[in-house]
Amino acid sequence: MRKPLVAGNWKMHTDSSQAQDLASSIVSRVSSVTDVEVVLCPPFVWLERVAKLVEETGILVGAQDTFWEDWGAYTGEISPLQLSEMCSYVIVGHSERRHIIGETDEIVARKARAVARAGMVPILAVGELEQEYKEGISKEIVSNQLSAVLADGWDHEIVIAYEPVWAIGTGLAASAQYAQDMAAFIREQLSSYGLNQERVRILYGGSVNRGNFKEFIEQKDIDGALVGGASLKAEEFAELVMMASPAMVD
Ligand SMILES: O=C[C@H](O)COP(=O)(O)O
Repeated sequence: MRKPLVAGNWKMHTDSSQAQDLASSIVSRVSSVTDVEVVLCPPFVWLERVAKLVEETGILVGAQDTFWEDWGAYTGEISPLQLSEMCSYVIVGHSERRHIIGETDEIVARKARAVARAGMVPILAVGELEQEYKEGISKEIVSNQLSAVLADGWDHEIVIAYEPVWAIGTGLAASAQYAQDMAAFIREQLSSYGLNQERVRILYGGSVNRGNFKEFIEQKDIDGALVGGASLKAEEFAELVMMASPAMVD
């Protein structure tokens, strides 16, 4: 059985004391939940602080991005090897990086490989824009995004976060049925690249909150969530973790 995973992407939110308070409050609420993997992804500058706070709690830390080279003259960039001292996961290919910063599929693929090489697990974010959704080409878009990373062969752990861009931060989540259809499609694609698709966790992301998460986590191919806005509220984030816990649902 795949262990559910709930990851909080804090994006470019929190000052130092907010980050400290948020992480402490999450620790006190969820560290007793052992059947869900909980990953906090704060901004780079608070990674070390948050990593210390969650030490020995079972909660893990992830970065929101990385550079693809290990070392060198790359002003302003952060190496996957530096991150690996405190992170277990790194998000790559988030739509805000693809569409605001202009990251291409090739860049995302390099980053995913660099994360795996450094011994961490990439959370590969994929998903279509609103226009692409309206044109009915979501599967084609997601298939291309997956192919860029997986087509040359992949033999590391990976987590896929399916995030329709039109659902991110809009309060308009996809329907659970649509997210399930896309997750099932992603699983088929994984299998076509020779991955043991039964073992890869697929998360849904896009306006997840305490009111809609239950429906998503009940879907056969959805193993958790990549949460933005709701991950900044300790109480709500903790509720999402509880909802993902098989022990608490039974
Ligand atoms: O990484 C998280 C996603 O972009 C979802 O963000 P959101 O929950 O604020 O819609």
